[in-house]
Amino acid sequence: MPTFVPRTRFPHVTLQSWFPGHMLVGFRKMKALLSDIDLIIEARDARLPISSRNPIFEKEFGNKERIVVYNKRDLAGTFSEDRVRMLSPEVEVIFNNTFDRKSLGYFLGTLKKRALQMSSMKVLIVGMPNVGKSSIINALRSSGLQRGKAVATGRQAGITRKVTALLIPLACATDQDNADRYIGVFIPFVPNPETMLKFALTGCIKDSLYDYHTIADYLLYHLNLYDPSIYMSLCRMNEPTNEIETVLHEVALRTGKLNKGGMANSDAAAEYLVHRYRVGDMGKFVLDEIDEKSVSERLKLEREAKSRSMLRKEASAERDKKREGKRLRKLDDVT
Ligand SMILES: Nc1nc2c(ncn2[C@@H]2O[C@H](COP(=O)(O)OP(=O)(O)OP(=O)(O)O)[C@@H](O)[C@H]2O)c(=O)[nH]1
Repeated sequence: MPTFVPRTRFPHVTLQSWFPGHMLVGFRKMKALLSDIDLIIEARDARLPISSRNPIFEKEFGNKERIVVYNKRDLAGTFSEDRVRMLSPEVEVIFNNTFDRKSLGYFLGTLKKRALQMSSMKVLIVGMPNVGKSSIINALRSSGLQRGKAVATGRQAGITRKVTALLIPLACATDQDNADRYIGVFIPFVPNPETMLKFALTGCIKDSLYDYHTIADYLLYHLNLYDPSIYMSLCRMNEPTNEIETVLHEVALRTGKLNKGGMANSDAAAEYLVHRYRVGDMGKFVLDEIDEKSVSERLKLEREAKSRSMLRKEASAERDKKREGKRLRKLDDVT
């Protein structure tokens, strides 16, 4: 019997773009708020330690006091936290599971320590869609203030739409409890189509952008590299496979996802697999490569994106200057 060889590259998919206007508006609003902010909590996804970074964010907000929180740590399995910390040596990095008391206690403790070092503590919590911003705020409120939910949360990406002011318990040693905190979403950085698939699999973009077959196939690609036994035992298969249709057929039969005539419903099976992955039932592992080569390639892309954004800014400043010159010349002509 031939030995199974997992795919080492996922076939090319068309890059779908999804950056609703509210994110751009939110980004501008965050920039406008910046002078008023003492600390930024940047939420990233622990399953995407590299893909949830955003060079444009670093460029615009990077010189503010900041804590990076890799949320959903419970879904990311075993990986070197030190290696991930080394990616952002200039900031404090913590790993968090919002539903774990101990993890949350550590997070709250870190914030309180920061609060003690500051004269005021206006906080902006930012991150890409569905990373857990609202859950973090609600959890911090309930563990620190015994207050109820302040922000709606949900499994679908895109619930946080506005930059909103909120109350969370940070500065317990001062009278800052009534100060405003803010929450905002920022646009994810997508240097290639595979990054978008990672966002689709983890639920950071709207599900309708890719069909569930493609997302489930991308999951299969990772499972074959990580541990095929996860789906093999669910499907009662003896051999791993690179064929998503085979897996979906078996999943549909085993879970009763059948069409009227008793035929396997592979669409429903694909959706089922993706949702089970998102809650940690199809293996817990990091989707990004964090080896030296992948990291240095990614850092190169980030530098290029930063300089492109810088060039765009310079071009726009140049245009503004020309327009202003033209306006002044016109005024001179009139007077
Ligand atoms: N397993 C796990 N799930 C989490 C964690 N934090 C949040 N979630 C779940 O992730 C989903 C998204 O959480 P939200 O708090 O709504 O995320 P958000 O960043 O505010 O999302 P948007 O409104 O889309 O910007 C919800 O189903 C949460 O229950 C975590 O640490 N671990």
